[in-house]
Amino acid sequence: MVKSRPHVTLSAATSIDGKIATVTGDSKLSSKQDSVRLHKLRSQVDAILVGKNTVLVDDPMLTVRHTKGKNPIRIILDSKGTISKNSKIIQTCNKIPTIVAVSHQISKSNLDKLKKFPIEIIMVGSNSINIKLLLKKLSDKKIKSVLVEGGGTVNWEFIKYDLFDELIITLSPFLIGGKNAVSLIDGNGFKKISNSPNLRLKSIKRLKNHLVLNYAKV
Ligand SMILES: NC(=O)C1=CN([C@@H]2O[C@H](COP(=O)(O)OP(=O)(O)OC[C@H]3O[C@@H](n4cnc5c(N)ncnc54)[C@H](O)[C@@H]3O)[C@@H](O)[C@H]2O)C=CC1
Ligand SMILES: Nc1nc(O)c(N)c(N[C@@H]2O[C@H](COP(=O)(O)O)[C@@H](O)[C@H]2O)n1
Repeated sequence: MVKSRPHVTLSAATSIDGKIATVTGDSKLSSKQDSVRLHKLRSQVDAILVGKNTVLVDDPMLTVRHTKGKNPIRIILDSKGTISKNSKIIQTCNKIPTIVAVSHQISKSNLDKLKKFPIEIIMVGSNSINIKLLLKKLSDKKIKSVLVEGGGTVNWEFIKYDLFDELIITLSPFLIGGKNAVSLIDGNGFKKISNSPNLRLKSIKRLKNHLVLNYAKV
């Protein structure tokens, strides 16, 4: 029987005050050592998933470069299909398998533009992307593990709908502040602590001044 969803790990580097980027979008929080750790983790999963804003702000590659290993499939949540053709993701989609998840909100012209690239388009959800349904479709494609690398809006969606199994946080030795800086989890947040998922601290790894915290959902 096909499992209804892949194993989902949320991963981020945060400042001590829980921010994943400054108000200007600077998110360079990892050390070289932590990047090697992250890339090892990337090489062990089937897919890596980020939101549209992360692509817009960071222009990431989402590949394995600081260690040897296979690149995971890249998945971008982009309801309206507005990802730039100049982004590194689109520029390299002929070499690295890439899925763009869109919703029925997408205009015909954006869909036609996306169809010109060698990517897979998955349409799920009427307004926003229906993550539960997306995970089911990924499972049907034999994708067994997904590493969610943010940003804060996407992280909240996975937590709100209880669609994750593990959380790996690199606590970086920085203080960012600013109420408009991006937090590990944005969105509306829970109203009560009792609504929060229960987490068990599985391990702590010290990488000089960075701490890698690995939590499992109880
Ligand atoms: N330090 C770290 O580990 C990381 C930091 N970042 C930072 O996070 C920031 C971006 O975070 P956010 O602005 O919160 O944007 P995001 O990257 O979470 O993207 C959110 C966007 O994704 C699209 N989307 C489509 N369907 C969605 C769904 N069902 N749920 C959620 N989003 C959906 C929407 O357009 C939404 O506005 C950047 O500044 C980036 O640098 C991003 C990844 C890792
Ligand atoms: N999920 C996560 N965990 C960490 O520990 C991180 N340092 C990051 N950084 C994010 O990775 C993206 C860059 O990827 P490439 O180096 O271009 O492949 C970028 O979105 C950073 O915010 N993420």
